[in-house]
Amino acid sequence: MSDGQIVVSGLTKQYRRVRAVDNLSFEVQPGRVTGFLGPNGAGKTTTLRMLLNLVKPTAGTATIGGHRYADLHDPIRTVGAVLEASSAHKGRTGRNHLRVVAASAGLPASRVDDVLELVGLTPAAKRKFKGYSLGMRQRLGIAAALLGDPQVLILDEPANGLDPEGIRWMRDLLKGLAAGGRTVLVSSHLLSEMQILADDIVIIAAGQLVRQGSVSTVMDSMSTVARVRVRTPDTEKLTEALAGGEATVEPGPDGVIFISGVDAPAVGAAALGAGVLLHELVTERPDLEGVFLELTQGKAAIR
Ligand SMILES: Nc1ncnc2c1ncn2[C@@H]1O[C@H](COP(=O)(O)OP(=O)(O)OP(=O)(O)O)[C@@H](O)[C@H]1O
Repeated sequence: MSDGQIVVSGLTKQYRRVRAVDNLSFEVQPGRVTGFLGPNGAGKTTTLRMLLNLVKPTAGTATIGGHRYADLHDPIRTVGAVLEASSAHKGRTGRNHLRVVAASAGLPASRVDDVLELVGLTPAAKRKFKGYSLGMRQRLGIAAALLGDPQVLILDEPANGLDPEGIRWMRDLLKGLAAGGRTVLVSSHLLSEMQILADDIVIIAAGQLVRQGSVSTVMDSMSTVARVRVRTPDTEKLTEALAGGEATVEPGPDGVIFISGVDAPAVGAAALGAGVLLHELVTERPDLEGVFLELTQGKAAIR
């Protein structure tokens, strides 16, 4: 098994009234950014906390490289986590904060300047934490998580409170870390952002798995909601050619027609068979936001 693979298996957390996580299983691969998505209260934070041994599961297991977090030989060098906007002693500079963290974790002080550079905080290293913006605090949190040069990075809602520039920076950093072979697991409810950032996605709702796979696989699994956009000078003939099958044809603006129930190759074949000229034949997929809403519909409102 790869060192950086995360395996969640039958994971369950029952609080007194709420089943926060319900028999959840999924895998996260190294070398990829995995988006962990769900509406508010879906159980994302609870899952990440169980993965990091901060919350005890009611049932099931969560392992990193085949080991539970509690059994890792060198957790600091294996997993870095940013669970909430970093807090630090207000009067301490960013650099001193990281020095303290490094020393208490038995890591060399030389790593401090490396990670400051990596997160772009070198110019602010000597400024006091109390003067840091939320974006700078996020960067400092990530810097602390990277001190041990871990194989696995886990971030809970890292884009929260970041401006567009900060979000772009975060995206580039995380993609770069994954490209270097690390496992990057990022929770979010910012679906549009995950569509750009993530290679794989795990979608949960009401503590249960809804979908997992590459972004494109999950989109493809929603082919029922994809539609084919067609432009042809002979709408009637094409509609006739498609009649009697699964296809539903609806008129769109400017002479376009939308066909659902069949895919683009089927429409193309029907057109060819009927001798219909096509000017446009495009598969239109809903964006991740639409897929997400459809997949989690109803479940978001459960709690
Ligand atoms: N310590 C706790 N005691 C009781 N219930 C809890 C506890 N922690 C979380 N919960 C409940 O478990 C459910 C899942 O919460 P969790 O924070 O894991 O969701 P989330 O997906 O991270 O949501 P958000 O995006 O809002 O943080 C919620 O209903 C929450 O109220």
